[in-house]
Amino acid sequence: MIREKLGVYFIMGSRNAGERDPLEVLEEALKGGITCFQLREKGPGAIEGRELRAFGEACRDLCRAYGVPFIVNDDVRLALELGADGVHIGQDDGDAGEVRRLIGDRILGVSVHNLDEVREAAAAGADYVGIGPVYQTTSKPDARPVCGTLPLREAAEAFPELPSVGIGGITAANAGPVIASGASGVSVITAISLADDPERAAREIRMAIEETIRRRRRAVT
Ligand SMILES: Cc1ncc(COP(=O)(O)OP(=O)(O)O)c(N)n1
Ligand SMILES: Cc1nc(C(=O)O)sc1CCOP(=O)(O)O
Ligand SMILES: [Mg+2]
Repeated sequence: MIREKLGVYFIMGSRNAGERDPLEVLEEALKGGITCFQLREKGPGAIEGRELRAFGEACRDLCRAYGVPFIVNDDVRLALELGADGVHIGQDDGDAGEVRRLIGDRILGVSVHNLDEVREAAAAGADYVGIGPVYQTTSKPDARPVCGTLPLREAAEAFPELPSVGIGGITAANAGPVIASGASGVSVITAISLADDPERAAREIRMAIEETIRRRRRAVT
């Protein structure tokens, strides 16, 4: 079930790790307990072609070694070439139904911003939706205005079968309310990729969401 794999959903490209080797950062994040990984190669200095494929293969192999799903952002062809476990697309990245046909039963994630888009994503066969930016982010210059946690709550109430993740500015300190709103996980770039200790950062985010889940269970019983 993809829902269980969304808890700590780390996203990174070759340029998101500052001065550090991004593959070392990814391996530390895997040791810290990330549950899903997305290769998102964007922004100044983004690599492409053979270099990107080689980087993608190395990310894929690390994810495989730790039993963590490897998702590719935006690029269906690259995802298929790399034998990725799935693809994540946004509203401007093509038709979700067409991507579903191209990728078969691989994981399909779709970015959404309102209930109409959630409904469309579900109808197109999305396995999960990404909703954000929940908090202020510096990682996506073209991000929409901050939406807070309300859209996550609305999506979880209206479409309980469709898992969601919150994204944008999420850290160990503010992950709790995202999960409390009904999201199955948190998607994170900076709080892990630029952490002094990515392994510890991933572990702390995981602990924060597990604590929220425990509290929710206690409140229900
Ligand atoms: C899990 C997750 N959620 C949302 C996004 C954002 O996708 P998109 O709006 O297509 O923006 P880019 O990431 O392509 O810049 C995501 N990548 N992952
Ligand atoms: C890739 C992405 N998508 C967003 C959205 O709102 O759809 S926000 C975002 C960037 C998330 O990075 P950070 O954890 O560093 O804030
Ligand atoms: Mg996109």
